[in-house]
Amino acid sequence: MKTCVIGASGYTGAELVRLIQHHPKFTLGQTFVSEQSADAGQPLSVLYPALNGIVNTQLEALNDATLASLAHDYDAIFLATPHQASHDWASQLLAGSAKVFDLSGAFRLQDRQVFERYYGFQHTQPHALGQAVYGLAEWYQELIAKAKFVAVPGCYPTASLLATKPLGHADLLDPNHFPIINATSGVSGAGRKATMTNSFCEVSLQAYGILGHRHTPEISAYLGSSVIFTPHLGNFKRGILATTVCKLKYGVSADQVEAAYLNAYSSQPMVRLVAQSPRLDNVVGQNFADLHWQYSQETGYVVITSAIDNLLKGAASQAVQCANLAFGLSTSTGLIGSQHG
Ligand SMILES: NC(=O)C1=CN([C@@H]2O[C@H](COP(=O)(O)OP(=O)(O)OC[C@H]3O[C@@H](n4cnc5c(N)ncnc54)[C@H](OP(=O)(O)O)[C@@H]3O)[C@@H](O)[C@H]2O)C=CC1
Ligand SMILES: CC(=O)N[C@@H](CCC(=O)OP(=O)(O)O)C(=O)O
Repeated sequence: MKTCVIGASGYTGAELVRLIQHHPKFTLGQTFVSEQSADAGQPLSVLYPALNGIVNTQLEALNDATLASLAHDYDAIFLATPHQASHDWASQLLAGSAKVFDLSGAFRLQDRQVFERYYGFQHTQPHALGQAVYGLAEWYQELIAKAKFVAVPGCYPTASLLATKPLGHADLLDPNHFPIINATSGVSGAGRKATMTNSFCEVSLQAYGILGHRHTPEISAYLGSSVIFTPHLGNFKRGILATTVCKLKYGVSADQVEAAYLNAYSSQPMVRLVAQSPRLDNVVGQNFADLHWQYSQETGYVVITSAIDNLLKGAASQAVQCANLAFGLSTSTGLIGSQHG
């Protein structure tokens, strides 16, 4: 399958390029940045020297004429671009035979009013939105397999939904208690653009987006339950650790909790159910999600810890899982064994 990456100079785009380069069935075509990008014409390996000798693609400025042709020139198009760019371009990219995988948040929420409240701009692409399938790869495989357009989940929602959906699916959650999700992300979650908040001397462990982060409606929509989600910025580069507390229905047994997670993930190669609460070092640079839970039948509370690399399972490798599924391949094709660096 011939693929291209738009937004290839970004943190998630560069990871996508690396994964595609190693993929047995996907071939990398062009890599794009915005029309006015200062990086247009640069080899990607100049921005990411670790890719020297691995990837020899040159970044191209994307203009409207090129954009119109991509939908016909490629089998798969990955959008690793800001929400507004993805929002503006998806319809044109969907006009041909190509399948489109969008890593932004532009098409994850079906409620356009909620979208506008959290993303700060009007959603004017209802047709594309209607075609979008949510790319939580372990949960929506049948829909993804038939999809032409996949909205790849955000990093925090990936860690949060992988942790909670087994309990929701098994109807074990006490409806009178919102799941409480506290997650800490490395600074790469904010993207490659330098700002004061992600400047080395400014970053310190801190909660943010309290009671108002745009991932709250995304998590709630796909869990089917309201949640209290609080992100934290951690002073490290990569990785997300989410610690979730859920109150279960009265009388739920430990065996029922165990069965919920085994039923959900025992046949899912990219999710590892681990015996100890996961450390970020175990997943950074890896395409896996590590999950651990501990249940107190006495109190009815379960604590789930989930760990991912925000740029991989939280973005690029989940996008590749979705592309695998959409092209009839096994979800883990090209993803096990290809580590970062
Ligand atoms: N970082 C993370 O952990 C995750 C990020 N995401 C999402 O993935 C997307 C990319 O994120 P990330 O890689 O961190 O972002 P970066 O800021 O690191 O990269 C953004 C990329 O898009 C390009 N770009 C910016 N504006 C435009 C435009 N108008 N047209 C075309 N290209 C443009 C940038 O290059 P240039 O500006 O030079 O054109 C760059 O290549 C975002 O939507 C983000 O929300 C999803 C999951 C995880
Ligand atoms: C540390 C940090 O800033 N993280 C980003 C989440 C990045 C991400 O993955 O979310 P989207 O895919 O929805 O952009 C944030 O809190 O907005």
